Amino acid sequence: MSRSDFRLSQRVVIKIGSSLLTDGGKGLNKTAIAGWVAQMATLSQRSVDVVLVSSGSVAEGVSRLKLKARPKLLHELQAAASVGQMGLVRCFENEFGQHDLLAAQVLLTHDDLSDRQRYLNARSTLLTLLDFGVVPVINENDAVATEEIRFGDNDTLGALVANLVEADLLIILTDQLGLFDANPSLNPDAKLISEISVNESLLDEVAGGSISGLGRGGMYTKVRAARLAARSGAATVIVSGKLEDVITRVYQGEALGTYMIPNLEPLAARKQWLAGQLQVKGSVTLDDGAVNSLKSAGKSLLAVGVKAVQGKFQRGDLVSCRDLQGHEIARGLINYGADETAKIAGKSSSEFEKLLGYADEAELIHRDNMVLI
Ligand SMILES: Nc1ncnc2c1ncn2[C@@H]1O[C@H](COP(=O)(O)OP(=O)(O)O)[C@@H](O)[C@H]1O
Ligand SMILES: N[C@@H](CCC(=O)OP(=O)(O)O)C(=O)O
Repeated sequence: MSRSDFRLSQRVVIKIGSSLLTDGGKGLNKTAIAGWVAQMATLSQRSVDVVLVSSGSVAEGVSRLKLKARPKLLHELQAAASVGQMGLVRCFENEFGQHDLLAAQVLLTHDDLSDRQRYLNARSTLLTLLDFGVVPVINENDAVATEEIRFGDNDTLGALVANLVEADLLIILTDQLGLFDANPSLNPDAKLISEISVNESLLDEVAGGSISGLGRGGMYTKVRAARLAARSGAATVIVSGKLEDVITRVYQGEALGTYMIPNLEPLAARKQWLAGQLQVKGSVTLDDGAVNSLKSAGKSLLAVGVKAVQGKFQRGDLVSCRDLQGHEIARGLINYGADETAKIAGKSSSEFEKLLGYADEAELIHRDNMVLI
């Protein structure tokens, strides 16, 4: 897909980061928000489905509560987010209303999307809202999310939503012009990357964290989000939300920001869901033969190829598969718990009954429940 194809997109997810929304933490930037909403309304009037993923609840809560800095304690963060979220929804409802559009608040946790049934529920709710011509405004459910069930950042949430609704385009609005070859906040000579494949390994070196204290993920999570979005074929553009008419200009194909080309093989829906899971409960280390049969032959993982087991996981948990150098090569839903896996590691399935007293599946991770990284 080239940038000129963006204007054919039927469904667009727009993610707006905290520091942009709150003008570097000063409180909601209503003028800027009015501008982005007007552009989203223009797309909606052209029958493009628009989904908004908005951060800013914590930043706005911090500003409303007049706290000196982003709290460190989880319950204070959650309380701040609850206060700030009120400001966000009020502002978006009002702004979309100016264009005769209804907005709907959808708050999600990772737990919601890691349960396949709730994932499908979230999907049908979002698709129904779009059918009604409503703009879903999504954020993490910060008031109830605890550290390990947080998305961790709204870039990932944006990508998972792009997967969920099968968006064509994910536009990530941020406080920089795009992705630079080094963090421009620290390096004045850094150069903007206009286009890059999500496969490009250079990305892992250039994308750093956030130093603003308002946003959380920096470019690292934006790159990860672009890779996740690419799993369902979505193109991602990381671009400054401060540019005039940025959303409509990106949609028209203008060369703004960084276009992350989605040249990954799109995955089947169930595998997209798997790829989006962040809660990896443990890992298994594979010998070279097993690595090869997963990567080259697309086979299931058999216990015979497992050299070591790490972590405490149960049957059905998501487990990462690593090569002998420790690189993650795949992840998938494992058929045996950690203790059982340790007992059958290196053994053939014909020995499971003798070793465990029972035998379930012959595969440790079936290929249908596995996604290569
Ligand atoms: N290679 C890079 N190019 C651009 N920005 C980078 C890069 N590496 C790290 N960053 C940092 O990422 C920040 C944007 O991420 P973040 O603060 O999380 O924003 P947002 O609130 O929009 O999600 C930039 O302000 C910058 O400091
Ligand atoms: N749910 C949190 C998300 C924080 C977050 O990811 O921020 P950002 O990196 O600015 O997108 C909030 O609304 O404050």
